[in-house]
Amino acid sequence: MPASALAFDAVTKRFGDFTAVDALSFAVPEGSVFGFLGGNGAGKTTSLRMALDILTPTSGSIVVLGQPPSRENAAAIGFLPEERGLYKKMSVLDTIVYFGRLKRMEAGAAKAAAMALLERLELADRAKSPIEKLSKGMAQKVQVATALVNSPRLLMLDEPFSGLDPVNQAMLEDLIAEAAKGGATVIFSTHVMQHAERLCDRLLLLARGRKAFEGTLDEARGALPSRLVLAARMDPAGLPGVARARRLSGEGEWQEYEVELADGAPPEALLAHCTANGVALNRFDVHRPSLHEAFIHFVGADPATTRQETVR
Ligand SMILES: Nc1ncnc2c1ncn2[C@@H]1O[C@H](COP(=O)(O)OP(=O)(O)OP(=O)(O)O)[C@@H](O)[C@H]1O
Repeated sequence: MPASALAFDAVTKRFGDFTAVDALSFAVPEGSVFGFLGGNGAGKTTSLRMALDILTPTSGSIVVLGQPPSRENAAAIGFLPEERGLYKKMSVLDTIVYFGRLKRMEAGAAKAAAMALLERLELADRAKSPIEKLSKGMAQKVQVATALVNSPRLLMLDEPFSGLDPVNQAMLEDLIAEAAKGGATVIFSTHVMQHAERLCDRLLLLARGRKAFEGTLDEARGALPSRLVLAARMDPAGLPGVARARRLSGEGEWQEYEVELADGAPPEALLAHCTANGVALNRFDVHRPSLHEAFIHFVGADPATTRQETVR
């Protein structure tokens, strides 16, 4: 097991009577890309703020890069806050260099890193523009650059994709993947499952401050049975591994069935059985559950419903 870049142990955060984060425990392995997923108000931002020592937990403990949250390891951390804010009059380049200097970089190194990032983000021609002359998406990219400038060991990005068009979202996905390849641990929050699906090694699903799931993408999707549609000449209900089969359509020789497999029965085993035993098929489509479907399974489509009510 690699060391954890971030670990929560039974962390609770209350604001008055309201519990925003409730006995939350999870660990982010060093060098991984970790998705922090949850609907609005799930507690993502509150959790990240506690990890950064902006908020103090009501109870429980947090370890960040081997120590309790404090400003001392700020130089090793890059942070993109949810509410974006940069000095409007400062130039793009000066802004990024300023953040690099805050992270104790030498002026020359900060400038070189800032220019390289601006090239990478296709903003080099805006280096001298004041922030106020940028579009919202461009300003967001500059803010991403402020989080990356010091090549942090730990990158925490709160909703990094919001406000970016699809091209820039893809660019940011590439940047995150590159940072991870270079050895950084990346934690990002989102409620868009597709980003997590493409990027994450592990993920945490939060629902109203509580952990609904922690694990790999495959584990999340594996919690739901695969949906299988096949066309056969015979009812597949009696075949090994088939829990239920429902006829969908078909006339004449070939009938289409939706097949529910028994828990843990892989679709490949059914296909191999049919091939070996001369069961003719002219369609065999496996639909693996998406992370979105897994999210609904764990969290419930309606945030007001409880987990018990929605888990099948
Ligand atoms: N300073 C505060 N005082 C009172 N309640 C707060 C405070 N900060 C957050 N909350 C509440 O805690 C809950 C969790 O908020 P948080 O911002 O962590 O959610 P989130 O998962 O980041 O949501 P979103 O996706 O909408 O940004 C919300 O109900 C919010 O209203």
